[in-house]
Amino acid sequence: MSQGFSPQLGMAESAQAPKLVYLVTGGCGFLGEHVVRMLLEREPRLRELRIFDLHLSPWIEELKTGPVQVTAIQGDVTQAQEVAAAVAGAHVVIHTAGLVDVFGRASPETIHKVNVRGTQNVIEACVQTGTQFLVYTSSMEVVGPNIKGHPFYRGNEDTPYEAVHKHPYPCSKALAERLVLEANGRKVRGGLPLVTCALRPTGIYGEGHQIMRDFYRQGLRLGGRLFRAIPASVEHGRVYVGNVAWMHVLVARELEQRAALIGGQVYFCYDKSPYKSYEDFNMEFLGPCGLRLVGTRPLLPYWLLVLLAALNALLQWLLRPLLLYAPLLNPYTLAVANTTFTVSTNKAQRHFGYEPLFSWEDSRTRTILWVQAMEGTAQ
Ligand SMILES: NC(=O)c1ccc[n+]([C@@H]2O[C@H](COP(=O)([O-])OP(=O)(O)OC[C@H]3O[C@@H](n4cnc5c(N)ncnc54)[C@H](O)[C@@H]3O)[C@@H](O)[C@H]2O)c1
Ligand SMILES: CC(C)[C@@H](O)CC[C@@H](C)[C@H]1CC[C@H]2[C@@H]3[C@H](O)C=C4C[C@@H](O)CC[C@]4(C)[C@H]3CC[C@]12C
Repeated sequence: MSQGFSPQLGMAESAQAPKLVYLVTGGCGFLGEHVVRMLLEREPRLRELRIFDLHLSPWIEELKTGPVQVTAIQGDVTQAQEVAAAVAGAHVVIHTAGLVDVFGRASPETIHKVNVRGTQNVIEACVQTGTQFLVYTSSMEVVGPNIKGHPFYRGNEDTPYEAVHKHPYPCSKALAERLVLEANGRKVRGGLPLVTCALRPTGIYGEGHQIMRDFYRQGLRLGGRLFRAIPASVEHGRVYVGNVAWMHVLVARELEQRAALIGGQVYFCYDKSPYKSYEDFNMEFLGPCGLRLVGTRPLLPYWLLVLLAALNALLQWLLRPLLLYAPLLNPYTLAVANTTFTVSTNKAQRHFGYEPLFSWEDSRTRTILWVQAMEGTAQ
């Protein structure tokens, strides 16, 4: 991807000497890496890019050969001093770091500590050090699906919906998002107002998606087959990681010029990815890579799936002292997968001119190529 004139920046801004410092927390994650690379390609005002993560990736080194100063910072968002040191001097913070766990790998306390306390630390660091612009990566799960299994059918940011959560992950994302939005307008060091917003991606897919990798490997283990568990009629919103990254870059740029409009707002992340069931959508990529989804309708009755999911949860609890057993199927993932949740909105387009950067065809091709490249590494 080459440095180019950004359609959203005028010639004047693009010609300006690069002067901005951005910080991306979680910059080595699935989404974070795409945000980092998108910033380097499409933010011409960038002077320094700070990549803050608990686990730094080796690919960062290859980014240090360009005109932008790339600073890798190994740190923990739960440690306020580490966050403050990383934020100090940054003009914009894009906070993607989080514990994305719906499989019972981490304790509820740890999920809360990272996702909520970590976000609090980022907010306070902005206030204490004078950073004015904060973009938070929230999630569709702040809204739903709720524990009652109510469908959210092609809803938008204003669609009434009873957001009721019990699982630690959506609870933590909802609380963190609320903290970010409530912080909008607080005075930062120097007296200027903090401008915040939250982006709510639906299920993100694309190069680097671990769960897609898990499904692919599961299919290989089962002789090239996956077995349908969810009715094809259950739509699940999905969005390409490159478009999510682009929305982060664009809103971060527009926050300053349109603070009154964007500050304190939430935006679903969306593109032209088709509305399909989670499993059928995955087959858009896994099918061309040789896998087959067996069954035009679920092969097992729902009550049996509920039983198997409960059994997995019991096994996880029993085995925890000995090993981590964290299968894809558990009561939470089954409930989420089995509840329609899709968005249809243009709020990001109306507020800051967002248009998907990658078409569905391009998103699909890029993802297929990534899965195919994985073949050489699949166990
Ligand atoms: N993947 C999705 O489908 C999806 C959908 C909606 C929202 N999100 C949100 O997007 C963000 C990124 O998700 P992802 O899918 O890229 O997950 P990921 O696990 O790939 O990336 C998260 C990154 O945060 C880092 N991190 C975790 N704990 C940290 C800590 N204590 N201190 C510093 N860094 C820490 C991890 O090392 C990792 O690099 C998360 O906030 C998640 O809630 C993800
Ligand atoms: C075993 C079957 C029932 C299989 O169909 C289960 C699929 C299940 C693992 C996924 C179905 C929906 C996914 C979630 C959704 O895409 C949105 C999410 C929000 C994001 O912030 C984090 C990831 C996730 C919770 C995502 C996780 C996997 C699913 C539950």
